[in-house]
Amino acid sequence: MNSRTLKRISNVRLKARSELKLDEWQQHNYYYDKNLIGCTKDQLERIDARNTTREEFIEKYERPGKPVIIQHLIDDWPAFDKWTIEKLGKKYRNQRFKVGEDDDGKSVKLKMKYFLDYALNNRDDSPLYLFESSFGEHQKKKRLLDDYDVPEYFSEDLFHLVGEHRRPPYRWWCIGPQRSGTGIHIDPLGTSAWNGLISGHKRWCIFPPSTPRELLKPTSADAPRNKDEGITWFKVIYPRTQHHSWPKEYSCIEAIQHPGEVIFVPGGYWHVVLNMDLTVAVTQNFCSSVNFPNVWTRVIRSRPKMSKKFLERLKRRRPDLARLTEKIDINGDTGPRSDTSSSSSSSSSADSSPDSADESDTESKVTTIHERPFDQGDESFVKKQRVTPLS
Ligand SMILES: O=C(O)CCC(=O)C(=O)O
Ligand SMILES: [Fe+2]
Repeated sequence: MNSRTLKRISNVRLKARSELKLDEWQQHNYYYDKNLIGCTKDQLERIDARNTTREEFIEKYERPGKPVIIQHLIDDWPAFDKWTIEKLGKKYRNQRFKVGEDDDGKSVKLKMKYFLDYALNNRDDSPLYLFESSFGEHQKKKRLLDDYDVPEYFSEDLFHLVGEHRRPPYRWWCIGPQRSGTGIHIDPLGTSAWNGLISGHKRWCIFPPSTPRELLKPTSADAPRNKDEGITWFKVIYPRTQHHSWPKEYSCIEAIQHPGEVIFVPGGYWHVVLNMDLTVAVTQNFCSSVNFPNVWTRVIRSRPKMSKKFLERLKRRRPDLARLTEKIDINGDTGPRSDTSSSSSSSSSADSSPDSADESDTESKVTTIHERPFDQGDESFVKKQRVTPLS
């Protein structure tokens, strides 16, 4: 790493993970542990978008809530040509992207030129992860939007109805150095997600919504100061999932996502991700008419102000769904809520939501939701980055 990069990185490391001293970023020597990223276990079903219609996808995967990898869905994205490390380094050289959050929930940002130098040359156990959700509102960074399209399988986007400034964060652009990742979490507000990988490889473990959090979450005793890191999960929890005593009904669904593949993660599923090499990806969370009942109960609970606006707009544009809300028992158990306690991904941004005053303390992830995982509060939209949210 260039000395100027090193200086910037030291500052950022201290802000983004104040619990670690500078000499603790490499204490576990995971850089030398090639087992973690050498895994090839991959059991997730694949479908080919060239012979699967949108209706078939919805009936066979979205409605039953089945994770799947879709091939050839994004073959025509300009991103495959535009998002090489070399071209990104030129086009966005001096733009600052979010790589974490400080203790006050404020975004920690770094210029692209420094981040790429770091991404290619660091030996950190769990490296910083560029996870940016607000690129669409930025004059220069919004050019990223020209390079991809929401695939037609996921084109229904009901949160769009509440307005761009009011909706929770919903899209993240991500560059993940080898060994970076997102800790175990459930995406916020009952939303489902798709993740399109442009380059590199991502190792995923996915668990059914009914899996007890106590089984899946590393504790501080398991991993002092590192419990929310994706790589920690693979070190500490993954081996337990392979033991014969691990309950069959909570079996781990493992996958290696390759460039060009899109993974579909239905709402409510636990998931954890490790970048096996340098990855470039884009991910979006969505509310569709299929997951609407689950999302609605969560929106009511954790975004009351937004829920009013949402209902008002649904009455005009989707009267069928507005009527459905009268039948949904918002106190009923509609499955697991978003994860509430971790963080560890690296993607999100700390966009704070205009409705954040509505959120309970535990849901403060909204400010962090997708910034990296969503862990934090129950329904916040934290999606990535230290756990960031989506909303
Ligand atoms: O790191 C990743 O690619 C996964 C991110 C993720 O699961 C999320 O943003 O909710
Ligand atoms: Fe997620």
